[in-house]
Amino acid sequence: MVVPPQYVQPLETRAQHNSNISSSNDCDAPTPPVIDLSNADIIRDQLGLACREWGAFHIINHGVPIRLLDDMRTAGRSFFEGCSMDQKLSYSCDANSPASEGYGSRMLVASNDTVLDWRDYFDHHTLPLSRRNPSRWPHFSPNYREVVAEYSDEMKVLAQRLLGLISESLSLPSSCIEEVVGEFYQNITISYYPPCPQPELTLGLQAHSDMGAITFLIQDDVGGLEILKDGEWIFVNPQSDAIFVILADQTEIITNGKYISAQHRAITNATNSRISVATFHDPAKTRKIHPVFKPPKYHELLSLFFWGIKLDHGLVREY
Ligand SMILES: O=C(O)CCC(=O)C(=O)O
Ligand SMILES: [Fe+2]
Repeated sequence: MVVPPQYVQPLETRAQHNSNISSSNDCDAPTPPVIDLSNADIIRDQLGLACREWGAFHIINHGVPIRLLDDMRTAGRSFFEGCSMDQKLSYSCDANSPASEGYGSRMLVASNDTVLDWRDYFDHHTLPLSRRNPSRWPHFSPNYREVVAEYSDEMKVLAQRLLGLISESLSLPSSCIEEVVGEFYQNITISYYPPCPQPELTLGLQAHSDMGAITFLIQDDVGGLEILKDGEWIFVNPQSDAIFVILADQTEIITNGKYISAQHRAITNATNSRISVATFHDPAKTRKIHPVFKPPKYHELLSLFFWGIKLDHGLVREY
């Protein structure tokens, strides 16, 4: 079986696949840091280093019940694998509206000649509460809606805590970054990557950075997430109890480039389907985002510019 031509990546964006197993790094390849949040004395230093060098890292002992991480993965899998296509399509998002909620497969597809991602997804609008309408979410598995709502609330608390610690790691007041971001716009996207007959030709999700402030990602034990570090794609080993933190573009702007937003992508594999759950925390649309250090290396931007239009690695830099 061959993949349809619209999924075939040009040579320069294809992933390197080892001959036997695609999902591992060279033994001496660096791996993203793992930060133990219960280690109060040293976390700010560790976070500072991770945010400067990687823009992404695992956290453990994060306080979110492990049971909830598992429930979220199970709920996602139940929708993609337990529902008929008709049931899925009854939740279709509006293909013409860029930030629309629901089931789809063509997020961020700018034009007809864009290469497609080997991915299905379900996007949930979860915060502020005025955007949250669980009746638009799947109901085929009994506790799906409760799990997503509980997960959303836990991720918000975690985002506040992390942005506080990240602010402190720059010797800023704990509330500094959160005050610039304002009330979180939170979306939860469950991605489902079916097995792909020709993984060496495709990507599950093309390279990008996230456009909000901070993203939390959990994945199953199949793995496929890769992070760009010093020009190399590094495979992120799945850790089922951990949460993977990805700094997004607004945090790079607010920290004036001291901390970086991580470029990442998802690769495909031939044998297993894969689930990931990304929870995005974005500023409200009308928020003005600006660096908190001088001289600013970035223009002040209305975060509106980041909504609906995904600029290619969307930062406007002024060096
Ligand atoms: O599936 C993954 O590992 C990556 C998902 C992601 O980067 C996104 O949804 O923005
Ligand atoms: Fe992403």
